[in-house]
Amino acid sequence: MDSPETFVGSIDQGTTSTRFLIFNRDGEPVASHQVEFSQIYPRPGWHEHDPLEIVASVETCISEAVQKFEAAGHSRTAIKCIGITNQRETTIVWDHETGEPLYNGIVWTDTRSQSIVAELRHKPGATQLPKLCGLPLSTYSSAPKLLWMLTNVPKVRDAFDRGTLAFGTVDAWLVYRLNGVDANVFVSDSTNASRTMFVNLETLRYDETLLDFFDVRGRIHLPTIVPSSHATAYGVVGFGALAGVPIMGCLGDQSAALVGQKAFSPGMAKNTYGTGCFLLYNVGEQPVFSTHGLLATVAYHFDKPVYALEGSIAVAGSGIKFLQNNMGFFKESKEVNDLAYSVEDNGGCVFVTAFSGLFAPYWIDDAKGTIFGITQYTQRGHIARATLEATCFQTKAILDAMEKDSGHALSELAVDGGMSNSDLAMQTQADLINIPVYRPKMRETTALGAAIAAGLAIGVWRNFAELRDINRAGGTVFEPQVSRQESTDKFEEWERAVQMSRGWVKSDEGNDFGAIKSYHPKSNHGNVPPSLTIGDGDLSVISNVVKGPIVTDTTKRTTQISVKEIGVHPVPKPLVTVIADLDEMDEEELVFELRKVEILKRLKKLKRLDYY
Ligand SMILES: Nc1ncnc2c1ncn2[C@@H]1O[C@H](COP(=O)(O)OP(=O)(O)O)[C@@H](O)[C@H]1O
Ligand SMILES: O=P(O)(O)OC[C@H](O)CO
Repeated sequence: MDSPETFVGSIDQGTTSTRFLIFNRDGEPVASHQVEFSQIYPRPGWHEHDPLEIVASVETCISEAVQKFEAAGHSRTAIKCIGITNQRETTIVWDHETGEPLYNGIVWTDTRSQSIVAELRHKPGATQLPKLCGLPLSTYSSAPKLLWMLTNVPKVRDAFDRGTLAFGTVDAWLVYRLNGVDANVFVSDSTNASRTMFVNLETLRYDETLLDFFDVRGRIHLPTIVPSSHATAYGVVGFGALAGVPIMGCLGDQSAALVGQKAFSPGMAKNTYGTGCFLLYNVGEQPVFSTHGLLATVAYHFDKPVYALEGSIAVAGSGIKFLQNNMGFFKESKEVNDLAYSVEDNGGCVFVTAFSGLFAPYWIDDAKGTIFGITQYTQRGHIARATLEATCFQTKAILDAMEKDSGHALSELAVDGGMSNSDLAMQTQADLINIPVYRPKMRETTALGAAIAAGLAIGVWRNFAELRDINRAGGTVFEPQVSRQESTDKFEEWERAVQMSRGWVKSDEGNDFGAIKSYHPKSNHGNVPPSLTIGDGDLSVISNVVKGPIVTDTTKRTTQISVKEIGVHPVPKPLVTVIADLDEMDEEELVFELRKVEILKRLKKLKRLDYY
């Protein structure tokens, strides 16, 4: 397809904003639109998105970008296909019959499933999971988020029991809705599906062992897994400004950035500083399972799957947003650069930005954000610097791990994403890793990657060679400017801070059963079931004892437990025999049973109990 009037659209559905870009065959964006959407934080550690608002944001971006495109003299009929790229792991559930979402999407950063994860770690087979799906058990992946919903959201539970529960990551949700619910196009690409913990990394199929581990086999509707570039599998946009245009590409955003950077050969890597920061290293056609805290993942799946080692950092640009929105340090993210340049160094501050615990290569889930080294000398500029540095330090730790896993040292790091706009951050990065950092001129590489995936399916580009010159000119190289010794010293200070940040979250946080607020064995008002109200707590412990739906009232920040209705909890497996008739129990007995479970858990943790 050689017509100069050939364009490819790209939906980039990120954690904080949605964009739609229209690329020409030279890989240049000719029109675009971007909108931010609501970030919902109902409680500390919780992070949600409204699934319908996400779809609406995509529709707005498409409509606005197409208007700009036509205002520039092009015709919308020249847009031949669309690619989708998206935030990964974020978990959406909907009713398979009506297409209506049953809960807000639980975002990849959300840590509410911490106690579920802690218990699953003790389950037989837990240690085998990374070898099957490439991922460690953590709050980051989709599976624990789904289990939390099954345990805590009655609507989700009901749909599960009725067999109408559909589960998907953001790609599956968008494809399903953009086609129109009636079309029922229910697919997910390999790069996204491999982040759920349900997929075998080598076969790229749902794995019975994994589905059994999470007790969901045969009980939920899962999207069909398809390659990242496909002429028909993703259907056709059903309505709006681009009704009738086929969707032909789909990649998780980090895979899309790797494709957009054209890191197609083993040994090539990219680091994307968006809301979080993700370093992907192409390892070729066989997955490499890390022994140093990295993830094994699908890089992209065109004619055949290609794999990557991944270092995931939970906080990058979101740290800048935190300074902006929560601390009021500045009005726009780009101002962080000047604020950080207003001081010479970090003034002795090290900020371990463990808002969601620490991801790779540390995987510490009992840390919270901690700033070390504050004195009367500390200014906002020092904190700004320390925030930028935190992501750079973690990137250094990931590169060290990657070198150990692959036996290969990178000679240059290609970067992109919002925070890569900060010159100070990129210079700091080069100084810390002692290799040049290359930042392309056009930084919308994630969107470009999805456009490439779509364009390859229809022949806009016929092969990788045709992509060679795209976005090559005009980039910036940041050369290391400090000695190795200086960067080693700084990194050691960071590592010390990481170790000191451990253990802040108590393992039994929120599990104080002395904090029971009220217990109503019998209702004075007709047929309201007996209930127990406790403070913010470890619901998975409660669910070991209480059969039946658990209703969480987030507004009151308490948890209402109906103790009458009898249901079956799929997860977690009971640690003790489930109490047969809770109706007969008084408060004292119930508290006793809850404590018993808690004591068993602690003993298990102390390794004084190998069975239950
Ligand atoms: N000039 C800048 N300097 C530092 N950080 C920035 C700058 N511009 C944007 N950011 C940060 O980058 C993030 C957005 O990057 P983006 O790649 O769009 O992420 P996402 O795809 O996760 O939404 C925001 O968190 C923002 O704070
Ligand atoms: O929103 P980003 O760009 O930080 O990316 C989110 C990741 O896909 C989460 O795994």
